[in-house]
Amino acid sequence: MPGSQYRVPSAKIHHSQYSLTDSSEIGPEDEDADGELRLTPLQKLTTALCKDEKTIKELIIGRRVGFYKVRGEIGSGTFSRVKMAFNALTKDKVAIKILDKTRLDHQAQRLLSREISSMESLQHPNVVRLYEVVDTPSRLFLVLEYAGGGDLHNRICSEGKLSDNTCKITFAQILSAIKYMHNLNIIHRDLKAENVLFTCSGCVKVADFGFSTQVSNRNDTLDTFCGSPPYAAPELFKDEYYVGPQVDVWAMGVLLFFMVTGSMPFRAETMGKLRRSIIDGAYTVPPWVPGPCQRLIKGILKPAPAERCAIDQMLGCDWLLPVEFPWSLVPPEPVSPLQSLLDLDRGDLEEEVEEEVRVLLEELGFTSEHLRNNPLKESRSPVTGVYRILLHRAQKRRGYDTPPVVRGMVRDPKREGLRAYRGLRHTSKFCVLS
Ligand SMILES: Nc1ncnc2c1ncn2[C@@H]1O[C@H](COP(=O)(O)OP(=O)(O)OP(=O)(O)O)[C@@H](O)[C@H]1O
Repeated sequence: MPGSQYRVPSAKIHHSQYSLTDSSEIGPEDEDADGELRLTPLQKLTTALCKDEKTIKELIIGRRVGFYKVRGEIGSGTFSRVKMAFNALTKDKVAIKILDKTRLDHQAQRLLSREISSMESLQHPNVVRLYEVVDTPSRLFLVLEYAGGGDLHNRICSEGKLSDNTCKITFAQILSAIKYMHNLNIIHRDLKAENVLFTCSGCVKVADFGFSTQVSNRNDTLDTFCGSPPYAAPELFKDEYYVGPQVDVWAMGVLLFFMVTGSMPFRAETMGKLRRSIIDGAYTVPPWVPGPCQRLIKGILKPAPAERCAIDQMLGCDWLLPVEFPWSLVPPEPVSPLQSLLDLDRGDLEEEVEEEVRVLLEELGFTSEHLRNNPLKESRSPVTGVYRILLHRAQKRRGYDTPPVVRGMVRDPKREGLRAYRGLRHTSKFCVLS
């Protein structure tokens, strides 16, 4: 049986920190020729975390967080710092968003718990995955999928507007992510180029669910201003209530304009003027923008929310016709970990993925008892972290994160930097309307 060499001996003191205890007894087969215990990678790690001085010191100074070895800083936000890290068992690269709990007021805590619960329910190739949450008395660590290709804002600022084909491919992936979220009644509320990340292989990852919310019905009204003013829909400035999906749709129109032209549709020196131009819908699409794309922008940036294009209309528009969507456009149902481990009826591909993950978990030293004791839907568990990382790795190997292609695509070699926007990142706001 694969992984049988990693049978877990009783190692309660080693594992207690992460509830990875096991009731099996140490047998002679757990010892090697010179009488030393043969430890699984999991046992070695948990032992080091409890007993090894160097490892404990790394934990204290923040060079390690749970099962992760922390490396350099990637960036920082209003309440957070983001660092690159590796899972010590799987060696996969992740991004860790670090939040100082002492700096979070009541509202920030509420937003954070929404960010976690939104991300927990999303499993889509174009949405940054949440692998694990590590909670300590002073800090909260969100272990996220690493998107090493930078963000859309920086890309446009340094390389200029995107070519028509790159726009199509990028926008199609954002649309796919938003359609999926809206189907689950999750509204992002802070879509902007800064929150569209890329992996090193060019796959789009929508990030930052700090302002997201889940509604019980798609037409439910909301009353909190969320997001960045240049991306905010007119109703956010003038009405007391708004309908969530239409606000995300508007922000996508602003994003599309920015990608295609390299400039923002609504710009002004003061907030008052910006508000006025958004309410009036005062923008001009440059005449050189291809007709089908112009029509799409105009269909989205309609001041009256009810007149705006719906996501399905956007997906079916002329401009996106040559895009060959990957199967990820309609991704399979999120894999339910418990289902997967309890051998319930699954499709062939998913069964294959799950079997691969199960074998890898076993090789690392996770027993079926560990898995039974750790509900894998619970993000605050290192077992979940390892499980989700391995699951994602297996899905990626099967092309799950492959970006779409445009039929007959020709690369655009001419790119121009946009100094005007460099360093002018859009900050997001949160306040009750009226
Ligand atoms: N999963 C990730 N992979 C790679 N880089 C990331 C990831 N998540 C965030 N980053 C980068 O880390 C930086 C900080 O991100 P974070 O989400 O903490 O704040 P922000 O969204 O930029 O700011 P704010 O929270 O103020 O809106 C950003 O530059 C972002 O591109």
